[in-house]
Amino acid sequence: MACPSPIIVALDFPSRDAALALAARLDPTKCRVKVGKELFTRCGPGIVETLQAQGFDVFLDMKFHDIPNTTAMAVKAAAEMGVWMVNVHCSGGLRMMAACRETLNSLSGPKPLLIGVTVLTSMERGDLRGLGLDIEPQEQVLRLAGLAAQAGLDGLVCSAQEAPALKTAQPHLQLVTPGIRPAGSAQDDQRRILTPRQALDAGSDYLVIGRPISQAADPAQALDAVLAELA
Ligand SMILES: O=C(O)c1cc(=O)[nH]c(=O)n1[C@@H]1O[C@H](COP(=O)(O)O)[C@@H](O)[C@H]1O
Repeated sequence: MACPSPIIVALDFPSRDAALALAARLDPTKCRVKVGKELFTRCGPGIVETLQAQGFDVFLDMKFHDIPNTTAMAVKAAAEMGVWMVNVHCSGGLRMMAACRETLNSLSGPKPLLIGVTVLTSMERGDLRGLGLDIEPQEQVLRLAGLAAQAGLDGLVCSAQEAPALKTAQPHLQLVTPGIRPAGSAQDDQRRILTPRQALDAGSDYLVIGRPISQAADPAQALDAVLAELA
């Protein structure tokens, strides 16, 4: 049965042991897990297999961004690992995203959700200005969302702050939102943040939460507190 929870816990750890110690305290009926660049670079595909064997749906967060063929083949490799969700940077462009979609469509068997990263939740207007884009993050998010929709992606990574505008502009795309901070928790390097309740009310489909759970004294209790806020 599909996990009914909207929570994806980011397993951002430097070792297999640390990641599995947190996973052991989590219940796969209460959350999915995300394997990102740090953990995957240290551990490789074995960590994904282990988490899947423990009953977790795995979001492989590699944010692929390369020429169309290279990105599509990386997405294919992720699909063949049986991950539940995989992401690519929308700024790789329409042809890159379309190549990923076509490659996934050509595979038999279950396919991961293909999600496009718009503007990182750690970025604010000043960061975009440094890239030569003197616009609000939401404007760029909406532009990239249009390309992702055209390429046939299943959803977007964005800030929950942009969810209301995206649900109007691109109602078919599922919204995966990091930058989630329960009231009173540290902002860290995130900039476009909302609380779990605000994010769900704004239209997020999935909430990605790392440090507020993984660094909590009792991660299972921290997850339960988020779920209680959402109930
Ligand atoms: O694709 C992602 O998951 C992602 C995109 C984004 O724009 N912002 C973002 O924070 N993330 C990831 O979401 C997680 C957030 O972690 P915390 O800031 O610790 O809650 C990290 O693993 C990031 O890599």
